[in-house]
Amino acid sequence: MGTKLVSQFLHSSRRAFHFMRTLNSETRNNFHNSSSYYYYYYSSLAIDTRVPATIITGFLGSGKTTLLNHILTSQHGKRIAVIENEFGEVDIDGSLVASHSSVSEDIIMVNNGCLCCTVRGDLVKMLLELVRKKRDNFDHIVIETTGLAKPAPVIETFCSDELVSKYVKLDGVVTLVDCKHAMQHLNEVKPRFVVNEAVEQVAYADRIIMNKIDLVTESELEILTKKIKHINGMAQIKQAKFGSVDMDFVLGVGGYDLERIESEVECSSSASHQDDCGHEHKGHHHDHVHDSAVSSVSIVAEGTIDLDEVDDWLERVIGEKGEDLYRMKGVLSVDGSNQPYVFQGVHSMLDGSLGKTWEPQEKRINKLVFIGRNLDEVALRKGFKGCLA
Ligand SMILES: Nc1nc2c(ncn2[C@@H]2O[C@H](COP(=O)(O)OP(=O)(O)OP(=O)(O)O)[C@@H](O)[C@H]2O)c(=O)[nH]1
Repeated sequence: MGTKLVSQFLHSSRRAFHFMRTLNSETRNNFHNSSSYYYYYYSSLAIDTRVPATIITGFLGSGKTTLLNHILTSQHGKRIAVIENEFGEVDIDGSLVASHSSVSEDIIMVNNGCLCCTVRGDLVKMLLELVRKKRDNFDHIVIETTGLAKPAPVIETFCSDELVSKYVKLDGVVTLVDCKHAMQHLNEVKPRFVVNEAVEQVAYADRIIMNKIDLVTESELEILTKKIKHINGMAQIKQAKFGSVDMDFVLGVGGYDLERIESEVECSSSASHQDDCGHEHKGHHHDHVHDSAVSSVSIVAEGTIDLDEVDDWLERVIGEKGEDLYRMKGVLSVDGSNQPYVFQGVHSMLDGSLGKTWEPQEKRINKLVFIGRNLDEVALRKGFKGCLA
Protein backbone atom coordinates (compact mmCIF):
# COMPACT_ATOMS: atom_id res chain seq x y z
CA MET A 1 0.00 0.00 0.00
CA GLY A 2 2.94 2.31 0.47
CA THR A 3 3.79 2.54 -3.20
CA LYS A 4 4.62 6.10 -4.15
CA LEU A 5 3.08 5.96 -7.52
CA VAL A 6 2.83 9.64 -8.37
CA SER A 7 6.36 10.37 -7.26
CA GLN A 8 7.70 7.20 -8.75
CA PHE A 9 6.18 8.21 -11.98
CA LEU A 10 7.71 11.65 -11.92
CA HIS A 11 11.10 10.62 -10.68
CA SER A 12 11.54 7.59 -12.84
CA SER A 13 10.37 8.95 -16.12
CA ARG A 14 10.00 12.30 -17.80
CA ARG A 15 7.79 10.78 -20.46
CA ALA A 16 4.16 11.78 -20.22
CA PHE A 17 2.06 8.73 -19.56
CA HIS A 18 -1.01 7.99 -17.57
CA PHE A 19 -1.56 5.85 -14.62
CA MET A 20 -4.71 4.55 -13.23
CA ARG A 21 -4.93 3.39 -9.71
CA THR A 22 -7.62 1.44 -8.11
CA LEU A 23 -7.71 1.16 -4.39
CA ASN A 24 -9.21 -1.58 -2.39
CA SER A 25 -12.32 0.36 -1.50
CA GLU A 26 -15.80 -0.83 -1.01
CA THR A 27 -16.85 0.93 -4.18
CA ARG A 28 -14.28 -0.80 -6.28
CA ASN A 29 -15.18 -4.12 -4.83
CA ASN A 30 -18.74 -3.55 -5.91
CA PHE A 31 -17.70 -3.15 -9.48
CA HIS A 32 -14.59 -5.16 -9.75
CA ASN A 33 -13.72 -8.04 -7.54
CA SER A 34 -10.23 -6.79 -7.15
CA SER A 35 -8.72 -6.53 -3.74
CA SER A 36 -5.44 -4.98 -4.66
CA TYR A 37 -4.08 -2.00 -6.48
CA TYR A 38 -4.56 -2.05 -10.15
CA TYR A 39 -2.17 -0.02 -12.21
CA TYR A 40 -2.76 0.73 -15.80
CA TYR A 41 -0.22 2.50 -17.92
CA TYR A 42 -0.28 3.59 -21.49
CA SER A 43 1.54 6.24 -23.36
CA SER A 44 -0.39 9.45 -23.80
CA LEU A 45 1.96 10.24 -26.63
CA ALA A 46 0.32 7.57 -28.75
CA ILE A 47 -2.62 8.70 -30.85
CA ASP A 48 -5.84 7.81 -29.14
CA THR A 49 -8.01 6.07 -31.72
CA ARG A 50 -10.68 4.98 -29.29
CA VAL A 51 -14.21 5.99 -30.13
CA PRO A 52 -15.58 8.72 -27.86
CA ALA A 53 -18.81 8.14 -25.98
CA THR A 54 -21.17 10.67 -24.45
CA ILE A 55 -23.58 9.81 -21.68
CA ILE A 56 -26.78 11.84 -21.64
CA THR A 57 -28.46 11.81 -18.30
CA GLY A 58 -31.09 13.86 -16.51
CA PHE A 59 -34.26 13.41 -14.57
CA LEU A 60 -37.47 12.02 -16.09
CA GLY A 61 -38.79 14.41 -18.71
CA SER A 62 -35.86 16.82 -18.49
CA GLY A 63 -35.30 16.77 -22.26
CA LYS A 64 -32.82 13.98 -22.94
CA THR A 65 -34.58 12.69 -26.06
CA THR A 66 -35.10 16.25 -27.24
CA LEU A 67 -31.35 16.83 -26.97
CA LEU A 68 -30.63 13.54 -28.69
CA ASN A 69 -32.84 14.55 -31.60
CA HIS A 70 -31.03 17.87 -31.72
CA ILE A 71 -27.69 16.06 -31.87
CA LEU A 72 -28.85 13.69 -34.58
CA THR A 73 -30.23 16.43 -36.78
CA SER A 74 -27.43 18.99 -36.31
CA GLN A 75 -24.60 19.53 -38.73
CA HIS A 76 -21.53 18.37 -36.88
CA GLY A 77 -20.13 16.01 -39.45
CA LYS A 78 -20.07 13.09 -37.02
CA ARG A 79 -21.83 9.78 -37.54
CA ILE A 80 -23.46 8.91 -34.27
CA ALA A 81 -24.32 5.52 -32.87
CA VAL A 82 -26.99 5.72 -30.20
CA ILE A 83 -27.59 3.41 -27.30
CA GLU A 84 -31.05 3.97 -25.93
CA ASN A 85 -32.10 2.66 -22.61
CA GLU A 86 -35.79 2.35 -21.99
CA PHE A 87 -37.97 0.73 -19.43
CA GLY A 88 -41.00 -1.09 -20.69
CA GLU A 89 -41.69 -3.02 -23.81
CA VAL A 90 -42.48 -0.21 -26.18
CA ASP A 91 -39.46 1.69 -27.31
CA ILE A 92 -41.10 5.07 -27.79
CA ASP A 93 -37.97 7.17 -27.53
CA GLY A 94 -36.12 4.94 -29.97
CA SER A 95 -38.69 5.49 -32.69
CA LEU A 96 -38.91 9.20 -31.93
CA VAL A 97 -35.21 9.54 -32.39
CA ALA A 98 -35.14 7.39 -35.49
CA SER A 99 -37.85 9.38 -37.22
CA HIS A 100 -36.01 12.63 -36.62
CA SER A 101 -32.66 11.38 -37.69
CA SER A 102 -31.25 12.76 -40.92
CA VAL A 103 -28.28 10.46 -41.20
CA SER A 104 -29.04 7.07 -42.64
CA GLU A 105 -26.11 5.33 -40.97
CA ASP A 106 -27.28 6.10 -37.45
CA ILE A 107 -27.23 2.95 -35.46
CA ILE A 108 -29.73 2.72 -32.68
CA MET A 109 -29.54 0.01 -30.10
CA VAL A 110 -32.09 -0.25 -27.38
CA ASN A 111 -32.20 -2.20 -24.22
CA ASN A 112 -35.00 -2.58 -21.75
CA GLY A 113 -34.01 -2.21 -18.17
CA CYS A 114 -31.84 0.08 -16.20
CA LEU A 115 -28.28 0.45 -17.44
CA CYS A 116 -27.11 1.43 -14.02
CA CYS A 117 -28.07 -1.76 -12.27
CA THR A 118 -29.33 -5.00 -13.68
CA VAL A 119 -28.14 -4.73 -17.23
CA ARG A 120 -24.76 -3.09 -16.97
CA GLY A 121 -23.37 -6.21 -18.59
CA ASP A 122 -25.65 -5.43 -21.54
CA LEU A 123 -24.04 -2.06 -21.93
CA VAL A 124 -20.64 -3.69 -22.13
CA LYS A 125 -21.99 -6.18 -24.67
CA MET A 126 -23.58 -3.45 -26.79
CA LEU A 127 -20.48 -1.28 -26.75
CA LEU A 128 -18.26 -4.17 -27.74
CA GLU A 129 -20.65 -5.30 -30.44
CA LEU A 130 -20.70 -1.79 -31.87
CA VAL A 131 -16.93 -1.45 -32.01
CA ARG A 132 -16.34 -4.97 -33.27
CA LYS A 133 -18.99 -5.18 -35.95
CA LYS A 134 -19.78 -1.62 -36.97
CA ARG A 135 -16.72 0.42 -36.09
CA ASP A 136 -16.41 1.88 -39.60
CA ASN A 137 -19.96 3.19 -39.57
CA PHE A 138 -19.77 5.77 -36.79
CA ASP A 139 -17.47 8.30 -35.13
CA HIS A 140 -19.14 8.83 -31.78
CA ILE A 141 -21.43 6.93 -29.42
CA VAL A 142 -24.23 8.63 -27.51
CA ILE A 143 -25.85 6.77 -24.63
CA GLU A 144 -29.18 8.01 -23.35
CA THR A 145 -29.85 6.72 -19.88
CA THR A 146 -33.25 6.53 -18.24
CA GLY A 147 -34.30 9.40 -16.04
CA LEU A 148 -33.83 7.32 -12.93
CA ALA A 149 -30.40 6.02 -13.78
CA LYS A 150 -27.54 6.62 -11.43
CA PRO A 151 -24.65 7.73 -13.61
CA ALA A 152 -21.81 6.27 -11.52
CA PRO A 153 -22.00 2.63 -12.63
CA VAL A 154 -22.34 3.67 -16.26
CA ILE A 155 -19.23 5.85 -15.93
CA GLU A 156 -17.41 3.07 -14.13
CA THR A 157 -18.05 0.78 -17.08
CA PHE A 158 -15.73 2.92 -19.18
CA CYS A 159 -13.00 3.03 -16.57
CA SER A 160 -13.06 -0.44 -15.16
CA ASP A 161 -14.01 -2.75 -18.00
CA GLU A 162 -10.71 -3.53 -19.65
CA LEU A 163 -12.14 -4.34 -23.07
CA VAL A 164 -14.47 -1.37 -23.18
CA SER A 165 -11.73 1.04 -22.15
CA LYS A 166 -9.49 -0.40 -24.82
CA TYR A 167 -11.89 0.58 -27.61
CA VAL A 168 -14.10 3.30 -26.21
CA LYS A 169 -13.28 6.39 -24.19
CA LEU A 170 -15.73 8.34 -22.15
CA ASP A 171 -15.96 11.80 -23.67
CA GLY A 172 -18.30 13.34 -21.15
CA VAL A 173 -21.45 13.21 -19.09
CA VAL A 174 -24.09 15.68 -20.23
CA THR A 175 -26.86 16.28 -17.72
CA LEU A 176 -30.20 17.80 -18.63
CA VAL A 177 -31.89 19.77 -15.90
CA ASP A 178 -35.59 20.56 -16.13
CA CYS A 179 -35.55 24.09 -14.74
CA LYS A 180 -39.22 23.93 -13.87
CA HIS A 181 -39.00 20.87 -11.64
CA ALA A 182 -35.35 20.39 -10.77
CA MET A 183 -35.36 22.21 -7.45
CA GLN A 184 -38.08 19.93 -6.16
CA HIS A 185 -36.12 16.83 -7.17
CA LEU A 186 -32.78 18.13 -5.94
CA ASN A 187 -34.24 18.98 -2.54
CA GLU A 188 -36.13 15.76 -2.14
CA VAL A 189 -35.07 14.08 1.06
CA LYS A 190 -34.50 10.38 0.53
CA PRO A 191 -34.41 7.70 3.17
CA ARG A 192 -30.98 6.88 4.51
CA PHE A 193 -28.77 5.05 2.01
CA VAL A 194 -31.13 5.87 -0.85
CA VAL A 195 -29.52 7.89 -3.57
CA ASN A 196 -31.12 11.05 -4.87
CA GLU A 197 -30.70 10.43 -8.61
CA ALA A 198 -31.26 14.06 -9.55
CA VAL A 199 -28.37 15.16 -7.32
CA GLU A 200 -26.11 12.39 -8.59
CA GLN A 201 -26.84 13.29 -12.20
CA VAL A 202 -25.78 16.88 -11.55
CA ALA A 203 -22.76 15.85 -9.49
CA TYR A 204 -21.25 13.63 -12.18
CA ALA A 205 -21.83 16.01 -15.08
CA ASP A 206 -19.11 17.51 -17.24
CA ARG A 207 -21.72 19.66 -18.97
CA ILE A 208 -25.06 20.76 -17.57
CA ILE A 209 -27.88 21.97 -19.77
CA MET A 210 -30.39 23.96 -17.79
CA ASN A 211 -33.30 23.16 -20.07
CA LYS A 212 -36.86 24.51 -20.28
CA ILE A 213 -35.84 28.04 -19.34
CA ASP A 214 -39.02 29.20 -21.09
CA LEU A 215 -40.97 27.84 -18.12
CA VAL A 216 -39.25 29.75 -15.31
CA THR A 217 -38.45 33.30 -14.21
CA GLU A 218 -35.01 34.89 -14.08
CA SER A 219 -34.92 34.73 -10.32
CA GLU A 220 -35.91 31.06 -10.28
CA LEU A 221 -33.08 30.42 -12.73
CA GLU A 222 -30.63 32.27 -10.54
CA ILE A 223 -31.52 30.29 -7.44
CA LEU A 224 -31.36 26.99 -9.33
CA THR A 225 -27.99 27.92 -10.85
CA LYS A 226 -26.59 28.51 -7.38
CA LYS A 227 -27.92 25.21 -6.20
CA ILE A 228 -26.39 23.39 -9.17
CA LYS A 229 -23.01 25.10 -8.75
CA HIS A 230 -23.00 24.21 -5.10
CA ILE A 231 -23.35 20.56 -6.04
CA ASN A 232 -21.01 20.67 -9.02
CA GLY A 233 -18.53 23.50 -9.30
CA MET A 234 -16.68 21.72 -12.08
CA ALA A 235 -19.17 21.40 -14.91
CA GLN A 236 -19.78 24.00 -17.55
CA ILE A 237 -23.39 25.14 -17.59
CA LYS A 238 -25.59 26.44 -20.40
CA GLN A 239 -29.21 27.50 -20.39
CA ALA A 240 -31.41 26.22 -23.20
CA LYS A 241 -34.85 25.76 -24.64
CA PHE A 242 -35.58 22.38 -26.15
CA GLY A 243 -31.98 21.26 -25.64
CA SER A 244 -30.78 23.70 -28.25
CA VAL A 245 -27.08 24.10 -27.51
CA ASP A 246 -24.01 24.22 -29.76
CA MET A 247 -22.72 20.78 -30.61
CA ASP A 248 -19.25 21.46 -29.27
CA PHE A 249 -20.84 21.93 -25.86
CA VAL A 250 -21.91 18.29 -25.83
CA LEU A 251 -19.65 16.41 -28.27
CA GLY A 252 -15.87 16.36 -28.03
CA VAL A 253 -15.93 17.53 -24.44
CA GLY A 254 -12.85 15.54 -23.35
CA GLY A 255 -14.10 15.48 -19.78
CA TYR A 256 -11.73 12.68 -18.88
CA ASP A 257 -8.75 13.78 -20.96
CA LEU A 258 -5.79 14.84 -18.90
CA GLU A 259 -4.83 17.27 -21.68
CA ARG A 260 -8.03 19.19 -20.97
CA ILE A 261 -7.84 19.19 -17.20
CA GLU A 262 -6.04 22.51 -17.02
CA SER A 263 -8.76 24.42 -18.85
CA GLU A 264 -11.54 22.56 -17.07
CA VAL A 265 -10.12 23.20 -13.63
CA GLU A 266 -9.53 26.81 -14.64
CA CYS A 267 -13.28 27.26 -15.14
CA SER A 268 -14.28 25.76 -11.86
CA SER A 269 -11.63 27.20 -9.62
CA SER A 270 -12.09 30.73 -10.93
CA ALA A 271 -15.45 30.61 -9.21
CA SER A 272 -14.15 29.32 -5.95
CA HIS A 273 -14.10 30.54 -2.41
CA GLN A 274 -11.31 32.50 -0.88
CA ASP A 275 -8.16 30.69 -1.70
CA ASP A 276 -5.46 29.44 0.54
CA CYS A 277 -3.07 32.24 -0.24
CA GLY A 278 -5.38 34.76 1.31
CA HIS A 279 -7.03 36.63 -1.54
CA GLU A 280 -10.39 36.27 -3.11
CA HIS A 281 -11.32 35.04 -6.53
CA LYS A 282 -14.25 36.40 -8.42
CA GLY A 283 -17.60 34.78 -8.88
CA HIS A 284 -18.24 33.08 -5.58
CA HIS A 285 -20.38 30.15 -6.43
CA HIS A 286 -20.68 28.51 -3.08
CA ASP A 287 -23.08 31.14 -1.75
CA HIS A 288 -24.50 29.34 1.12
CA VAL A 289 -27.35 27.49 -0.36
CA HIS A 290 -29.09 24.92 1.80
CA ASP A 291 -26.66 22.33 2.69
CA SER A 292 -26.78 19.41 0.41
CA ALA A 293 -24.84 16.31 1.28
CA VAL A 294 -23.32 16.44 -2.20
CA SER A 295 -21.18 19.47 -2.88
CA SER A 296 -17.98 20.77 -4.47
CA VAL A 297 -14.83 21.95 -2.80
CA SER A 298 -12.38 24.03 -4.83
CA ILE A 299 -8.88 24.76 -3.64
CA VAL A 300 -6.74 27.40 -5.29
CA ALA A 301 -3.31 28.04 -3.84
CA GLU A 302 0.02 29.43 -4.87
CA GLY A 303 3.23 27.65 -4.03
CA THR A 304 4.75 24.37 -5.01
CA ILE A 305 3.77 21.01 -3.67
CA ASP A 306 5.82 18.06 -2.60
CA LEU A 307 4.74 15.18 -4.80
CA ASP A 308 5.39 12.52 -2.15
CA GLU A 309 3.14 14.42 0.25
CA VAL A 310 0.39 14.77 -2.36
CA ASP A 311 0.69 11.12 -3.17
CA ASP A 312 0.19 10.18 0.48
CA TRP A 313 -2.58 12.70 0.95
CA LEU A 314 -4.59 11.67 -2.12
CA GLU A 315 -4.14 8.05 -1.17
CA ARG A 316 -5.54 8.84 2.27
CA VAL A 317 -8.44 10.90 0.90
CA ILE A 318 -9.34 8.20 -1.60
CA GLY A 319 -8.98 5.47 1.01
CA GLU A 320 -11.24 7.28 3.45
CA LYS A 321 -13.74 8.82 1.04
CA GLY A 322 -13.48 6.69 -2.13
CA GLU A 323 -17.12 5.83 -2.30
CA ASP A 324 -18.23 9.36 -1.51
CA LEU A 325 -15.74 11.02 -3.79
CA TYR A 326 -17.55 11.35 -7.11
CA ARG A 327 -15.16 13.39 -9.20
CA MET A 328 -11.86 15.17 -8.70
CA LYS A 329 -9.59 17.13 -10.96
CA GLY A 330 -6.44 19.06 -10.30
CA VAL A 331 -3.47 20.92 -11.66
CA LEU A 332 -0.49 20.98 -9.32
CA SER A 333 2.66 23.00 -9.33
CA VAL A 334 5.33 20.46 -8.46
CA ASP A 335 8.44 21.37 -6.55
CA GLY A 336 11.45 21.00 -8.85
CA SER A 337 9.47 20.42 -12.04
CA ASN A 338 8.70 22.83 -14.85
CA GLN A 339 5.61 20.86 -15.80
CA PRO A 340 2.43 20.79 -13.76
CA TYR A 341 1.05 17.50 -12.58
CA VAL A 342 -2.54 17.05 -13.77
CA PHE A 343 -4.92 14.43 -12.45
CA GLN A 344 -8.54 13.45 -12.65
CA GLY A 345 -10.43 10.75 -10.86
CA VAL A 346 -13.74 9.03 -10.33
CA HIS A 347 -14.20 7.47 -6.92
CA SER A 348 -11.02 5.57 -6.18
CA MET A 349 -9.65 5.60 -9.69
CA LEU A 350 -7.06 8.21 -10.29
CA ASP A 351 -5.50 9.10 -13.58
CA GLY A 352 -2.59 11.52 -13.76
CA SER A 353 0.29 12.73 -15.87
CA LEU A 354 2.58 15.67 -16.41
CA GLY A 355 0.92 18.57 -18.19
CA LYS A 356 2.46 20.91 -20.69
CA THR A 357 5.42 22.97 -19.50
CA TRP A 358 4.57 26.13 -17.60
CA GLU A 359 5.06 29.28 -19.68
CA PRO A 360 7.90 31.45 -18.38
CA GLN A 361 5.50 34.20 -17.25
CA GLU A 362 2.75 31.85 -16.13
CA LYS A 363 1.74 32.00 -12.50
CA ARG A 364 2.13 28.52 -11.07
CA ILE A 365 -1.06 28.04 -9.14
CA ASN A 366 -2.40 24.79 -7.73
CA LYS A 367 -6.04 24.21 -8.52
CA LEU A 368 -8.07 21.27 -7.30
CA VAL A 369 -11.77 20.51 -7.35
CA PHE A 370 -13.49 17.71 -5.48
CA ILE A 371 -17.15 16.76 -5.84
CA GLY A 372 -18.61 14.34 -3.39
CA ARG A 373 -20.89 13.48 -0.55
CA ASN A 374 -20.24 14.85 2.92
CA LEU A 375 -16.91 16.33 1.93
CA ASP A 376 -15.00 17.84 4.82
CA GLU A 377 -13.90 21.10 3.27
CA VAL A 378 -11.75 22.15 6.23
CA ALA A 379 -9.93 18.82 6.28
CA LEU A 380 -9.37 18.89 2.53
CA ARG A 381 -7.88 22.38 2.67
CA LYS A 382 -5.75 21.47 5.64
CA GLY A 383 -4.58 18.26 3.99
CA PHE A 384 -3.61 20.11 0.85
CA LYS A 385 -1.78 22.81 2.82
CA GLY A 386 0.30 20.06 4.37
CA CYS A 387 1.56 19.13 0.90
CA LEU A 388 3.01 22.54 0.14
CA ALA A 389 6.77 22.36 -0.11
N1 LIG B 1 -41.50 23.99 -22.65
C1 LIG B 1 -40.49 23.21 -22.93
N2 LIG B 1 -40.68 21.89 -23.14
C2 LIG B 1 -39.61 21.12 -23.42
C3 LIG B 1 -38.30 21.65 -23.51
N3 LIG B 1 -37.45 20.64 -23.80
C4 LIG B 1 -38.21 19.53 -23.90
N4 LIG B 1 -39.52 19.80 -23.68
C5 LIG B 1 -40.63 18.88 -23.67
O1 LIG B 1 -40.57 18.11 -22.49
C6 LIG B 1 -41.10 16.81 -22.72
C7 LIG B 1 -40.08 15.76 -22.27
O2 LIG B 1 -38.95 15.84 -23.13
P1 LIG B 1 -38.08 14.58 -23.47
O3 LIG B 1 -37.00 15.02 -24.39
O4 LIG B 1 -38.93 13.45 -23.90
O5 LIG B 1 -37.49 14.27 -22.04
P2 LIG B 1 -36.71 12.97 -21.57
O6 LIG B 1 -35.74 13.42 -20.56
O7 LIG B 1 -36.18 12.22 -22.73
O8 LIG B 1 -37.89 12.16 -20.92
P3 LIG B 1 -37.86 10.65 -20.32
O9 LIG B 1 -37.24 9.78 -21.38
O10 LIG B 1 -39.29 10.35 -20.06
O11 LIG B 1 -37.08 10.72 -19.06
C8 LIG B 1 -41.41 16.73 -24.21
O12 LIG B 1 -42.78 17.00 -24.37
C9 LIG B 1 -40.59 17.87 -24.80
O13 LIG B 1 -41.14 18.40 -25.99
C10 LIG B 1 -38.13 23.06 -23.28
O14 LIG B 1 -37.01 23.62 -23.29
N5 LIG B 1 -39.25 23.77 -22.97
